[in-house]
Amino acid sequence: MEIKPWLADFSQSKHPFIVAGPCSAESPEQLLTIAKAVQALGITTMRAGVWKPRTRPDSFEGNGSVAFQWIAEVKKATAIRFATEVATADHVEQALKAEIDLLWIGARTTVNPFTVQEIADALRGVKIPVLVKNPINPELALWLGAIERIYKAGVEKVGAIHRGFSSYQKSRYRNQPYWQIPLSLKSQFPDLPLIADPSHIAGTRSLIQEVSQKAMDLGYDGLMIETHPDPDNALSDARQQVTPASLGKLLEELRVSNPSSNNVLFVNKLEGLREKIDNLDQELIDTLATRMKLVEQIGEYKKENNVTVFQLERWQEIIQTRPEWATRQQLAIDFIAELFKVIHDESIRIQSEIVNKETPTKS
Ligand SMILES: O=C(O)C(=O)C[C@]1(C(=O)O)C=C[C@@H](O)C=C1
Repeated sequence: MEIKPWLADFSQSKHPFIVAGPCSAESPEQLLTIAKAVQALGITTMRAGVWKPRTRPDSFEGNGSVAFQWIAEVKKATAIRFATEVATADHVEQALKAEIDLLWIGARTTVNPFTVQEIADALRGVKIPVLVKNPINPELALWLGAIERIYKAGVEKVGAIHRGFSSYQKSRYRNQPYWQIPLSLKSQFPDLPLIADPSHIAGTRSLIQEVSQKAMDLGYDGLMIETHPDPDNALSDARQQVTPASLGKLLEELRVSNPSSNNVLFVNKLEGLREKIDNLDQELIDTLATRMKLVEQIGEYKKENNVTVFQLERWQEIIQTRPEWATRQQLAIDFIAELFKVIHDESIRIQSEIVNKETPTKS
């Protein structure tokens, strides 16, 4: 995929690109109120769900295509642009007929390559942007595959939305961010616009500012934030929608930085510090290599003495002491614990290879 940068032309606003609006289009009045409020904040694109994929059958599933008439009226009155989710080829057809300005494919759709392909076929050659939300399961390849399907259908303005991933683990987020996944996507396709959806990651209003700031610190191109005039009484996603006033405050407080700087002093200082890091990283690698040589030696002894590779007591001692040592250096305990888990996994891999290697028989 050779992505051409398109977002700056589309967004009509300065960085970051903000898409705000209700989870669902509930009524013409609701849409008009929000359109005017977000426009007053300088926002040019509004989101509104027409069809809502819900977990349970009796939940509000969106107002369906009647909402396109309301959207048309609001577009006429305010000239704001609209973004909505499509989950079938029929949705695409209706949304295009309604002259929606930006489409996105939802997380529950991205997981299914058959559906994504049907949507891609319906989108063939469209000139409007199409953004693909990450699949609900943390799988970069699936996300990339869906983006590729849309791109191969001749949609040049493609982008990605990071809305977090489902997890069985209890967490403070509704959907785990797993930031390393969107960052891998960004490293592979630096020109692919990457938008965060803090509302779905957070799942609760109080976390939206923090998630939005993190996205900005990581160099995301924009934010999609669910906004409703009366969030508590919203028909869907009540807990995670914010009022236009809160959105205004959030945007005001957001610290937006640049990907780089031309300031000579900054560049020189950064270069000097990076050189030091290069040297330290080399030392780290040398140290790791020395450690793994010892691990190999122990592996050989274990093989000779028919002892298991995994040594529970020793491992328990390591996983307890290393984080303790780390606190003396003000290093985060979790970070050091994770690091030693990775190192230990590698020791096990190396030693398993050694003990399972066939010993050449003497002739
Ligand atoms: O102490 C050992 O027995 C080792 O083989 C070393 C080591 C390690 O990497 O530190 C590797 C595997 C064991 O489970 C415990 C520790």
